[in-house]
Amino acid sequence: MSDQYQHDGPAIEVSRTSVRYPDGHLGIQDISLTLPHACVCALIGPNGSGKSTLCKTILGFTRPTSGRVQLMGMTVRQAQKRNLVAYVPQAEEVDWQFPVSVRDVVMMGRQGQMNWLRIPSATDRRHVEAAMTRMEITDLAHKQIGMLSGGQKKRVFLARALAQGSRILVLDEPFTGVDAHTEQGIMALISGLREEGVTVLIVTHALSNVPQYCDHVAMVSRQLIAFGPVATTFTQRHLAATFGDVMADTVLSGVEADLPERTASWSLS
Ligand SMILES: Nc1ncnc2c1ncn2[C@@H]1O[C@H](COP(=O)(O)OP(=O)(O)OP(=O)(O)O)[C@@H](O)[C@H]1O
Repeated sequence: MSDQYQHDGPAIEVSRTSVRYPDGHLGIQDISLTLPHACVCALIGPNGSGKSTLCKTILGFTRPTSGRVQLMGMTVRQAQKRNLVAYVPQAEEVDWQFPVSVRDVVMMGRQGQMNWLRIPSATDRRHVEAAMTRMEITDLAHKQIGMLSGGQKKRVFLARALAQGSRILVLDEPFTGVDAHTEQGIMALISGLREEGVTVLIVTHALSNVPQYCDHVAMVSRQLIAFGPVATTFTQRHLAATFGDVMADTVLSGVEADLPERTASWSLS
C-alpha cells in the first residue's frame, strides 16, 4: 500500500446524500451508508437507479446537492490528494483511440505520487511492473490500448488502479464483457485486495455471483432500498423491492451459495 495513513473509522461514509443534476433530474436521494475497512460491497439496482451517480459522488466527480461523503475520515478532495481512492470506469467512458500504450495507462495510476516533473521514479516503475504482472498483461505492455480485447482493456484499468495503491477502490461493472477466466480472476483479485485491507465498492449487474465475493450489498432505486451484510440483506424481500418479484426469483435461483433465512436487513432505510 503506497499510503500508510491509518484511520480507525469507516472507509466510506455517505450521509444523507442527494444529487440533482443541472437539468433537474434526480440522480440519488437521501442515501446514507457506511462501509468498514477491508470490505467488499456490491452496489446493485436497475438501470437508471443512481449507482453511477453514487459512485461518482464518492469519487468527487459529482458534487452532492445535499449531504456529505467522507473517505477515511476526510473530505473527498483531501482523500483524492492523498491518493486514497482509485476508480476503474466502465469501458464506454474511455477514449480507446487515445494513442497510449498499456504501460502508459498503468503508469497513469502513479501520477498522483510523482514529483512535479512527472518523471517516473524507480518506485513508480516497480509498482507498474508489479500491477501488470498481477493482472497478467506484461506481454501487452507496448500495445496501444485501442487494439485490446474487452477483457484485456478491463485488466489494464484494474492494473492502473493497483499501481495507484489506494485504500478504496471503486469498480464500475468490472464483469461486463469479460470471459469466465477473467471473471474468476477479478473475483480472486478483489478477495486478495480485501485481505490487504482495501475497501472495494463494485457496481454490477451480475447479481447471481454477488454472494460469492461480496460481504456487503447496497441496493438502490434512487433511494437506498437495503444495505448490510450479504448474509442478511441479499434476500428475496429486498431483491423484490429493488428489481421486482420475477427478477428476484430469477436471481436467487441462480445463486449457488446457500442463502440464510430471509431476514430483514439491520440497516434498512
Ligand atoms: N449527467 C446527467 N445529467 C442529467 N441526468 C443524469 C445525468 N447522469 C445521470 N442522470 C440521471 O440520473 C439517474 C441515475 O442515473 P445513473 O447513471 O446514476 O444510474 P445507474 O444506476 O448507474 O444506471 P445504469 O445501470 O443504466 O448504468 C437517471 O435518471 C439518469 O438519467
